[in-house]
Amino acid sequence: MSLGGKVAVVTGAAKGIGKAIAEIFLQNGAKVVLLDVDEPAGKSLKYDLDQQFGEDRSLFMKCSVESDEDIKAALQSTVDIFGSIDILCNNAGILKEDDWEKTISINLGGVIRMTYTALEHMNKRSGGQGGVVVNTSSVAGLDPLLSCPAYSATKHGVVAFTRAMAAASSASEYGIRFNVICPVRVQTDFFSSVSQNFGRFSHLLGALQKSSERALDPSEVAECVLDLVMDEMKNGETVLLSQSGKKYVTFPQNLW
Ligand SMILES: NC(=O)c1ccc[n+]([C@@H]2O[C@H](COP(=O)([O-])OP(=O)(O)OC[C@H]3O[C@@H](n4cnc5c(N)ncnc54)[C@H](O)[C@@H]3O)[C@@H](O)[C@H]2O)c1
Ligand SMILES: CCCCC[C@H](O)CC\C=C/C=C/C=C/[C@@H](O)[C@@H](O)CCCC(=O)O
Repeated sequence: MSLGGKVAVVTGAAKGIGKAIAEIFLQNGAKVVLLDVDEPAGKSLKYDLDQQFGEDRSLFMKCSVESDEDIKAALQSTVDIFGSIDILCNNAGILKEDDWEKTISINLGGVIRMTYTALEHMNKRSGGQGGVVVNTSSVAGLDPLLSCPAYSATKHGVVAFTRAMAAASSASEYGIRFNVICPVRVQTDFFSSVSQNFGRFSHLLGALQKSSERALDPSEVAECVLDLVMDEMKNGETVLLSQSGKKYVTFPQNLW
């Protein structure tokens, strides 16, 4: 899939990995809708992107992935202004073990909420043009991290939801591919805000130290997302992204 003229929606786009995904899509010719709850950071990024790519290439909308109302309004505005939704990156996420219900609501609920509403616009069977969804999970979605069980559960959920949606979409002829990336630690603000949020298992943080030898750059994650968007053969893929590169994860088959 060439990105020229395509429309991408990215959640959690104001900072970190989401920002890097938005930038690489713009560099490759797409129009990008930046969704985030952080309005100052989103507006500031939009200003910077306007200087680099032109005002008509991106939109910023304040949108919480916890809110059906926000999501419906943001996706309808996207279609009204840019004409379609071709690419969706469900990337917004938090880690607050001491508020695990919010962590579930954003990290897993947000992915499901956003996906189901976007399907109404993208699904070929309901007049959409098809497209591709790439979700941001984590290495914690494949190998549960002992310091953050609830976060790990949400990220396992994102992997499962993506794989099930890929199969459901193919079987239903929606024309939408679904893939998921599972990065190890990435150099973003994520860790500056999570350190106080481990709650009852904060004493176990040190056990993760060896995994933190080299944090990935957000651009490395964005390149991996771009590959999954552009390669039309990729559907239902789970990609582990670590310091040694990317690895397509395989799962047991025919269990029942
Ligand atoms: N940084 C890492 O080490 C790492 C590793 C693996 C996976 N991840 C995942 O990558 C994703 C992005 O993380 P990051 O490192 O860029 O973090 P980040 O904190 O830099 O960025 C996350 C963005 O999500 C936004 N956000 C939070 N709640 C939201 C909501 N309800 N609705 C919309 N936007 C919301 C924040 O405002 C922020 O801009 C997350 O899903 C995270 O779990 C991060
Ligand atoms: C801490 C886990 C949060 C999960 C975030 C990602 O989804 C997965 C990242 C993969 C590996 C994590 C390594 C963590 C290392 C820690 O020892 C430490 O460096 C984290 C620092 C947090 C703090 O500032 O206290």
